[in-house]
Amino acid sequence: MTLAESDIIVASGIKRTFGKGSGSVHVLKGVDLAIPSGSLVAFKGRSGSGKTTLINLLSALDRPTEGTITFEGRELSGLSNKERDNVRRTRMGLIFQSFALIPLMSAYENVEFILRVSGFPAADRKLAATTALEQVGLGPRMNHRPFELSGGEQQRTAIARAIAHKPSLLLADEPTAELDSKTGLQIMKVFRNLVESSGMTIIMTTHDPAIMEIVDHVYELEDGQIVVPS
Ligand SMILES: Nc1ncnc2c1ncn2[C@@H]1O[C@H](COP(=O)(O)OP(=O)(O)OP(=O)(O)O)[C@@H](O)[C@H]1O
Repeated sequence: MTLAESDIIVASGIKRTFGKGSGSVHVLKGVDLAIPSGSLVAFKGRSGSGKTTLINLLSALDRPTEGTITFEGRELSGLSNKERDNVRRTRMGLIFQSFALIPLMSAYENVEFILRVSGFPAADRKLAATTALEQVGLGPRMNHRPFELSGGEQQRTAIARAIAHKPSLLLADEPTAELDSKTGLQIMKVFRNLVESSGMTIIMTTHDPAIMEIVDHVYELEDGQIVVPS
């Protein structure tokens, strides 16, 4: 895959095999993709097609069996574990299907806590947490605890937590799967606003056809490869 300056992340010839010998599973069999900076894209594919595996590779949580991933001009496989952690912590944000909020903390405290444990400068934490919560429309609800928030508000708290350090790339694995379709669309609006207002790039996985109409590109995974970029 050729590298264009406008691409934030480029995957070339990605293979990922789990296990060894006759019991091995070839999940990704040569994935090539280049994601333009400032776009909102989705991976789709049947259950088990490798969407989560690919997200884990792009977020440097996992390493490919073969192939390279270049993020902001740096090849991830050439980095030490510490450097990869640092790239992920400072330049990327991650969101998962389950919101995984700390129940005893308010929305604000959930966001501030993550900034604290990731070493974000103390003097800037309050502003960063508040700004992120306002960006996702939770300004008026930031002092509520998760049990006082709706599912959509909890997911928006998880988004605020993932963007408070201003990452350039947000990766979201099935961020709307636990939500009803109306709430799922609200989350997509939040994503769209983030892309438009801050130039962030968002990569997500989904099964929902309605959501695929909102994104800039859909990449379909089938038989370990990307079939139709549209
Ligand atoms: N660590 C692992 N060890 C062995 N097999 C694995 C491992 N991780 C994933 N797999 C296998 O890889 C395949 C793809 O899994 P993956 O979770 O990436 O699919 P998915 O497209 O995200 O599925 P879903 O839509 O159900 O979340 C599955 O068959 C899974 O069992």
